[in-house]
Amino acid sequence: MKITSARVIVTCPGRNFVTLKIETDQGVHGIGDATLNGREKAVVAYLEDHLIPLLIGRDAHRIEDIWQYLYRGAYWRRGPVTMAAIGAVDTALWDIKAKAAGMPLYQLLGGASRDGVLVYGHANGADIEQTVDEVGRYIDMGYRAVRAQSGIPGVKGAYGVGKGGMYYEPADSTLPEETLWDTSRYLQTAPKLFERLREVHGPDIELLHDVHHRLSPIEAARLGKALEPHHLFWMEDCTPVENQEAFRLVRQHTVTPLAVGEIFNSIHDCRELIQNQLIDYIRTTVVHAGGITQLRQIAGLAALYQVRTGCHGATDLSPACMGAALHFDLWVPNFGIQEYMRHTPETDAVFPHAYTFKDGYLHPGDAPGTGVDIDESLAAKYPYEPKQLPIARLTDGTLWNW
Ligand SMILES: O=C(O)C(=O)C[C@H](O)[C@H](O)CO
Ligand SMILES: [Mg+2]
Repeated sequence: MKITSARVIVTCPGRNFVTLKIETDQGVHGIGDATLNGREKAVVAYLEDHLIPLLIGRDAHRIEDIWQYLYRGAYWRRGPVTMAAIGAVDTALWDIKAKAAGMPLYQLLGGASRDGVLVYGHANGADIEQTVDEVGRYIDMGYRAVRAQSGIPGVKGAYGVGKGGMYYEPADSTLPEETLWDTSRYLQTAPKLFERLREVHGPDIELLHDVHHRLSPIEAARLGKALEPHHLFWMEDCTPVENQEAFRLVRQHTVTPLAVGEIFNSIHDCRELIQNQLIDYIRTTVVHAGGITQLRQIAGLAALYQVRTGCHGATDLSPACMGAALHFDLWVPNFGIQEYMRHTPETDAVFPHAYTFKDGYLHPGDAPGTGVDIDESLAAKYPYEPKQLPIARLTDGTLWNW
């Protein structure tokens, strides 16, 4: 089955998405997500100028060979732009292979290991009581796991606090929005939030929290200890992870489970964390980690060390990524949880999909392939809009980690 064409579709139904569509001489096509929030055009150029010319005429069935060809063939390895582009090609090819086989992708991967994919939603509030109410709203919608983020007194634009209900979107202006960060106030607020959440919602709901790379290792250790009585499912990105060794210090001090990896793009980014059992959940996902092909390897490595998966699933990852991730999740033996931040109705209309939510679980559906497609004429109605992620500064003006 020969690849006859490949093109990049950029659309902005409220936020930007980059999608690669590959077509074959047998009339089967596949799509893959290539969205890199705030840096979308770099991936578009990488695909259009450097990868697509290499794909035309190749056998679409040779997924592994094409992956190696694009990865090794570039000489310059890894990096978010390269790996998002390779991830899009890989996802589209798995979509094609599964459609050609007449099977949902999870069947090709090895079949379902569970009945549904446990997901967590995002509850955000301007203060603790609003967040407590929001968590209640998610419980009422059927969620069994909820990530909770609350505003912090005196901290403008604290991470995770949306500007409007269900569809939180941090990338929203042509220049980065400037937010504030105050570690001391955050460390006073976060434990109180979870104490109150347990008081109101009891012990059964799974609670998660994202520190979003803001703390030093010793501060992260302090927070992990303070959260222990509230039994979090995980504490995410508690300290920047360029230095994987930093997690040893956190680990030595706390039994709060640790999750890392949404900004990783290579198995080598997570190798030390996994092999030294410094984390409990690995958050790499399809689009940013080179597609299903590399994600399978990461999960295989993680399984050896009882590290489980917890794929990133914010709204900047398109339904094409979510669909593929759900097939992976349904199959992967060492599954932990899947993040599920809902897309807007406009985005859902551009990407018709087979996946469905029920009682706290998503299911990828049984349509052949990933079960996600793109409505190109609708997509064309939403042209690209330049948007940037925010930045954060400390109270004295020092640039910090957003
Ligand atoms: O969903 C999460 O856990 C995030 O941290 C969301 C990120 O801020 C978002 O994907 C950045 O583009
Ligand atoms: Mg995160």
